[in-house]
Amino acid sequence: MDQFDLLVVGSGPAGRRGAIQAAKLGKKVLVIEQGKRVGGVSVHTGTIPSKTLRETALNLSGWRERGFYGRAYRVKQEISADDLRRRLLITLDHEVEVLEHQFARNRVQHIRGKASFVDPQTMQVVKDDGEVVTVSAASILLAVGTKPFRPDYMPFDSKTVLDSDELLDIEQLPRSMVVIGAGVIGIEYATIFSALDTQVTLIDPKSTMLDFIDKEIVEDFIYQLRDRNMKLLLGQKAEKVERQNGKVELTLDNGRRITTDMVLFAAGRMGATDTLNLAAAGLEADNRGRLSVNPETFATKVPHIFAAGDVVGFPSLASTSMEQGRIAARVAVGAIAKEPPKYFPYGIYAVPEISTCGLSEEEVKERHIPYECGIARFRETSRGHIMGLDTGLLKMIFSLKTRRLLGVHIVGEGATELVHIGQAVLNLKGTVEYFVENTFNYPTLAEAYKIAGLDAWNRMGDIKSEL
Ligand SMILES: Cc1cc2nc3c(=O)[nH]c(=O)nc-3n(C[C@H](O)[C@H](O)[C@H](O)COP(=O)(O)OP(=O)(O)OC[C@H]3O[C@@H](n4cnc5c(N)ncnc54)[C@H](O)[C@@H]3O)c2cc1C
Ligand SMILES: NC(=O)c1ccc[n+]([C@@H]2O[C@H](COP(=O)([O-])OP(=O)(O)OC[C@H]3O[C@@H](n4cnc5c(N)ncnc54)[C@H](O)[C@@H]3O)[C@@H](O)[C@H]2O)c1
Repeated sequence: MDQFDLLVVGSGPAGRRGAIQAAKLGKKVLVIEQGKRVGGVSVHTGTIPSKTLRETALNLSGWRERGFYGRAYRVKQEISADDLRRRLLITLDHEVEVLEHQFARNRVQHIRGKASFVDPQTMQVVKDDGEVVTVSAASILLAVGTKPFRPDYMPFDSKTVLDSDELLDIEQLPRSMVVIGAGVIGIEYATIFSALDTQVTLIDPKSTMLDFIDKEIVEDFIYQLRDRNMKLLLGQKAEKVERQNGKVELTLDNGRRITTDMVLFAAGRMGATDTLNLAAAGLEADNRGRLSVNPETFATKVPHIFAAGDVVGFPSLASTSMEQGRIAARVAVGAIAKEPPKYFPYGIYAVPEISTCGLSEEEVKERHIPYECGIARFRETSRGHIMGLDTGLLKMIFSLKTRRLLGVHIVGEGATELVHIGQAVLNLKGTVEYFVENTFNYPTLAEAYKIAGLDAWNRMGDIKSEL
């Protein structure tokens, strides 16, 4: 039986960062991955495919140019599912190649197969051909991620009723689509398909959506979706979903009936822990398959077993999973690990993008912090004129007492990149003066920071009179 310093189950963002970190510290590391290729959900069915699909959809549809040339403008008149897939395959190949090279040059070993516990220190790996290999290690990192929630009442057939993993293999673009679940996955895909001219209806039993995002930003976003004719049925539930002659018929709880070409069911994900035989390691998962860990060290209740990434729950992002995996691996091999800064960005790659970092206006109010907001619209910036943008909003919230930036919230083109300026100022404890006193490249969308900073500063008064 082979003995390792660290066994890592799963090669997604948490697993791969953890494995490379431990290898960099001179440890003998084995990654066990059941998928055909390394990379996890992030590379094969989640982050990278959905973002590549978005990019292809925006490029081929000419979406970014419609501000100038009108809503009827198209770069390619007939966009097929193959057009979308072609770029996806190239991108995924490149991602896997980079990852395999990283493993090779850091001497991280990897084996393909399904891992499960034999005892707290030992795992067995069942390979595709049925061969069983047993491995053990001083520490184990579970980075097994999640899989789509697929309730029995949904008539999945991977063609007309699908989950988000299956959506990448569709043979043709639907003319109409119902997305069930207005979470991040549902919203991203609903808006991408809407940009491709699919008639999209988004349904969620909750009457609000994106509750963790600043309300003003969500309202602006919803306005833009409705403006382009997307149907949002919030506070409504699909009670019956039936396949009928190649179409899908939905009956909602209010009696309304909808017939559509395709249904995407995106109502959350479950931790992929059901086949790990957790009991043999003295562990158990919650009802969503998730593991609980110490939030600072990512150790489970069994001290040498760690868990990181989506399997530990919120925030379930590739970006945060990587950091969790790195911290867990450092603690696992006895190295010092520092907690990450408090505020991390959240990026929603919908059309339009949303990105946010820090406190929302609602959270600031809840904490009774006296505050002022500064707002800039992209159409006020010269770069916005050049790009033909008539939408896009950047909002910053400042403390009236300390003048520090408390939160930055953006909806519009480039939001997921722009947010990092605000994130840096926030985590370095910067004040409104940063935006007022610093020079920004011109013409850029980043100039919106200057405009929003001045907007707040004009109402906050000069620093000398305040302090
Ligand atoms: C459609 C979609 C879009 C997303 N977009 C974004 C985004 O834009 N930005 C962002 O930050 N995040 C995004 N996410 C979330 C992101 O993909 C996840 O946060 C991230 O993949 C989690 O990484 P992880 O390492 O925890 O696990 P995963 O990436 O889920 O990988 C886990 C791996 O473990 C393997 N595994 C599981 N069980 C076993 C076993 N028993 N034996 C061996 N191997 C096993 C699986 O095969 C899988 O490869 C998106 C997710 C989805 C679904
Ligand atoms: N850009 C990004 O960072 C990004 C993109 C996609 C996914 N993700 C991550 O992936 C995770 C999963 O995303 P998600 O959107 O699937 O889940 P979610 O939990 O965020 O949203 C699920 C939605 O489905 C609804 N819902 C729940 N049960 C339902 C049911 N039975 N019928 C109908 N609707 C129901 C909920 O009200 C909710 O609005 C998230 O935690 C997210 O962080 C991140």
